[in-house]
Amino acid sequence: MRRGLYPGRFQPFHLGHLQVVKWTLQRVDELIIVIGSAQESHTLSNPFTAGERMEMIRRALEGSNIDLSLIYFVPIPDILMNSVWVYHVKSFSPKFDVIISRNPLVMRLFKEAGYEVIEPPAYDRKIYNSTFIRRLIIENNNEWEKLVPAEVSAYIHEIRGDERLRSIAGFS
Ligand SMILES: Nc1ncnc2c1ncn2[C@@H]1O[C@H](COP(=O)(O)OP(=O)(O)OP(=O)(O)O)[C@@H](O)[C@H]1O
Ligand SMILES: NC(=O)c1ccc[n+]([C@@H]2O[C@H](COP(=O)(O)O)[C@@H](O)[C@H]2O)c1
Repeated sequence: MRRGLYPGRFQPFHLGHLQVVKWTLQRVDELIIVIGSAQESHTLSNPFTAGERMEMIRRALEGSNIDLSLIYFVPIPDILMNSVWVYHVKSFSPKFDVIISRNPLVMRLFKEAGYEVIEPPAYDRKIYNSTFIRRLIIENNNEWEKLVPAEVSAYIHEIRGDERLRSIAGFS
């Protein structure tokens, strides 16, 4: 049984992330999705709480008919010492065998700790990138809704996350 660990901030979870999850599930038996920077919320870079991110991802996976019994969600707050971050992650998470990431720091820290790291393909990073999506939301440009799973846009509207982001940005 091979278990993967996929860390991200998922602010918000978009179609690129969903493609990574599907790609990964062809290579592992179970997947741990780490909701990183779990202490963060209500800021321009991190508008959603860890709980909100968990819920939007769960709904998106359900909407894609992904078997949720194969998925673990583990929220993990950041720490000030990168050198011990892998041990910090291990202390919050079920055991894992392989890391899925394209983040250079994450890849380096796990490789130095002796873990296998696999890099998924990049799915149109120009548009499937959360910074771009947050910018569209702030600009009140509805095009952002096409870049996330339908369940994620519905959830963000439900919690008025788009209004939250615009008000944090000083636009309402
Ligand atoms: N379109 C994509 N294709 C493949 N991997 C992606 C894509 N977008 C993000 N990832 C990877 O998913 C992981 C989590 O990404 P993250 O939550 O930081 O998304 P992001 O879109 O890069 O967000 P932000 O712009 O807020 O930094 C990272 O390893 C990142 O490289
Ligand atoms: N020292 C630390 O706490 C540390 C180090 C490396 C990555 N991380 C976190 O891991 C996650 C990586 O996700 P991204 O690839 O989305 O940046 C982020 O939440 C990031 O803050 C934390």
